[in-house]
Amino acid sequence: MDEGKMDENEWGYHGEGNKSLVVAHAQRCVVLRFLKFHPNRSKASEEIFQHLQNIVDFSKNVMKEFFGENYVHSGEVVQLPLDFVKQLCLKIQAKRPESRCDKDLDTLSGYAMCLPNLTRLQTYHFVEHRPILCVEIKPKCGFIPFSSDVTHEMKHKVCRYCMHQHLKVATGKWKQISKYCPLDLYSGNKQRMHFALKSLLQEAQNNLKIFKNGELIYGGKEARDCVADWSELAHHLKPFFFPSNGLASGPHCTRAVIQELVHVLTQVLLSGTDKNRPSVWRAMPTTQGPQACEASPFSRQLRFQGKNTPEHSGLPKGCLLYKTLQVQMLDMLDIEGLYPLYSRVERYLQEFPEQRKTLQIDGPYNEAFYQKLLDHSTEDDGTLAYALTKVQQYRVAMTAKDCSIMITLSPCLQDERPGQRPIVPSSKSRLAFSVSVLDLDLKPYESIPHQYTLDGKIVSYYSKTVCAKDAATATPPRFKGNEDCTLLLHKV
Ligand SMILES: O=P(O)(O)O[C@@H]1[C@@H](OP(=O)(O)O)[C@H](OP(=O)(O)O)[C@H](O)[C@H](OP(=O)(O)O)[C@H]1OP(=O)(O)O
Ligand SMILES: Nc1ncnc2c1ncn2[C@@H]1O[C@H](COP(=O)(O)OP(=O)(O)OP(=O)(O)O)[C@@H](O)[C@H]1O
Repeated sequence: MDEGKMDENEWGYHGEGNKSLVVAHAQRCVVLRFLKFHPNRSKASEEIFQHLQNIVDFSKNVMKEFFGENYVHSGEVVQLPLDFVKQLCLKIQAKRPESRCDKDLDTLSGYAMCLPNLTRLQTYHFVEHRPILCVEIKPKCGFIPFSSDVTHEMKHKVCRYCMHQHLKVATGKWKQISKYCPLDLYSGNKQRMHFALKSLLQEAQNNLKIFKNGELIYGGKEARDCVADWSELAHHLKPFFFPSNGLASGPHCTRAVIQELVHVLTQVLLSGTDKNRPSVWRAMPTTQGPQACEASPFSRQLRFQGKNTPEHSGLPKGCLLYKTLQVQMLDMLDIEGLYPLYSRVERYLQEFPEQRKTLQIDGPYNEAFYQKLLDHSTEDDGTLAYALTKVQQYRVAMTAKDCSIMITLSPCLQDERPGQRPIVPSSKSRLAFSVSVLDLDLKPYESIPHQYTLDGKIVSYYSKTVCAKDAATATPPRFKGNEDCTLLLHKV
């Protein structure tokens, strides 16, 4: 990219989260990712440069080690002409969702990250002009805490995502409770995974987006606009799954296309595409803690039918979901066990603020930082070193609990030989695919007190309202017998 010759007309709004805003180049497969700040709370240019460089370093030196080289795209920091950034900011403003406009794009520093456009990422390095579909999933935390420091019994039964849904609906963030439960997606059991993916398609919230040729076609909407239109989605997807077009339109076609999508995504999520050296770090047993969440409609339905816990087939070790779960499990103590250790570090820093740098609280995120994360011991010897290791592991785990997985699918060429690139078969077509992970920015040390408070709020809201109502009516809180749970009946 020639930073000297930037033209805002070549870039368009692509998406944003809470902390960054992304614009995509119209022709080339690159995006620019800018930081966002509350009005009048921007930082000095040098600080922004350092922050972005830290994101790149953390991704390169830490997350690539955990996830494997092929899944992670670290990008680079670029300096852009201020005039370009200001014009770009004006150009995209009207495209931004209202709920994200509490923060402004940083137009003062001129720094941004340049990354490959993962919604158009082809497995070959040169640009291809083949249609491409991209499914972005933000799977959230896939395990129930196994720590003995957990004081709320409910946290051993119901996962954080399912509990949090109730608080989110009560505060108006979303209109209705999703049937998606991360534990179903991470179960490795195809039936449960199908159910989880179908639930995401029904109620995408901010956990699912679908892009076609780099354009958002599904999800990514605000609460008031969240209506799942499967027939329109199926219309977009049909050429990928039924290329010879032998399928009539209508509800039958919609169902068939959605089913194909769910099947293909499950296969891709269970595949291991990372061919690199095996990771040196010792993984946690993924069987720690309960294997299912009591609030998941899938589990509830089984219990309704008098069956015990749903099947947990386990994830294959090479797949991205497995790796994500492993990193999430660096949170071994839960926020309840972690918070006193955070307080220990905090007391030390109050007394010796100049030590912040030595302790690598704000970086550098280098090899030494990574090595310290590999210590899995949970025996507190009362030292600062122990507390610091757990705090840093927690921050990394929280990052993995909030990252997104990008899956791209593009039709295979007729004459394409197997073995050239990973291919997933659907019943009527073959699709080349790639899998990547994004949003791997290390969670700030300062967010730990917020995590602690939020955790308390989530559990107490769920216990007080949902469980109380549940007990009073003896009806399951998220699933009534007659609700649509059709995938349960579908044999795989
Ligand atoms: O705490 P959670 O689980 O609600 O996660 C936050 C996300 O909300 P979600 O529940 O996914 O809708 C939240 O997503 P939204 O802004 O709601 O789309 C952010 O990702 C936030 O991260 P950060 O503070 O911007 O670094 C996330 O905060 P962290 O907890 O990851 O710091
Ligand atoms: N490299 C990329 N290629 C294509 N799209 C991207 C890329 N990076 C980000 N995006 C899109 O932009 C959106 C916002 O990016 P990102 O998740 O990094 O924002 P964030 O503010 O850090 O998120 P959060 O709210 O989790 O803090 C993503 O959901 C994704 O759709």
